[in-house]
Amino acid sequence: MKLIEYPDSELMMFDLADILASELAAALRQNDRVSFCVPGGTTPGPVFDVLSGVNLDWDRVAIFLNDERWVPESHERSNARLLKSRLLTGRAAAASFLPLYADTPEPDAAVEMLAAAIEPCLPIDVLLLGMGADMHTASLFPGADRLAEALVPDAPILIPMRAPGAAEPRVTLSARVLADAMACHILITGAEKRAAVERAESLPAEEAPVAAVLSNATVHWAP
Ligand SMILES: O=C1O[C@H](COP(=O)(O)O)[C@@H](O)[C@H](O)[C@H]1O
Repeated sequence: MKLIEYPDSELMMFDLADILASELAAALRQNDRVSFCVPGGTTPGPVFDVLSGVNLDWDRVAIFLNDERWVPESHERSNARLLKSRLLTGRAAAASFLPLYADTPEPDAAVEMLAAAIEPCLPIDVLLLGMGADMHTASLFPGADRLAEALVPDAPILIPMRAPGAAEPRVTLSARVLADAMACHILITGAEKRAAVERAESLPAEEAPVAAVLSNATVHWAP
């Protein structure tokens, strides 16, 4: 993996937003439609704030999440809720958003339908991922019920996932969809996540799921 170390988080968020904007602009020069896949969670909000004001042909960009928690958008843990309030505003509101949630009690019945909307956008042009201190990325959690299925080379696009470390059922893009991205960035902060990503380099993806994407990724870290 390539690791870029920043002196502070604020600078990292600005620099990373700039890198992502440049990659999206380059992809838009080459293609009619461009896909931008982003994480939820607590870390990426400031990157979204900057990106949402960038002057791009957002109406040619399809945005979708790495993973979603199976809760409605009105729920405070919804990743879509974060996106709608921090990224899909301002100029970026012109982008199209492909949800990974449907109003069904459990995700299992909806994944095929949700994946069908994502399929034409693959491979992902620009991918931003987060990572937990337990080395999960997207909702590929260590110990998750369908992790093995999500790691194989012919995995489905989207997989329901339940894990001891996850408060609710999830859906997640599979490892091969993430690993096939044209550009891949991982955004992390703090000493614990730095140690975790370095440890993941020498572990199998079954133990450290982020390992499945590290060889193709640039990790952006600030204390
Ligand atoms: O649950 C999730 O966790 C990861 C990491 O989130 P963070 O709060 O530690 O930044 C995130 O990338 C993923 O999209 C989200 O669903």
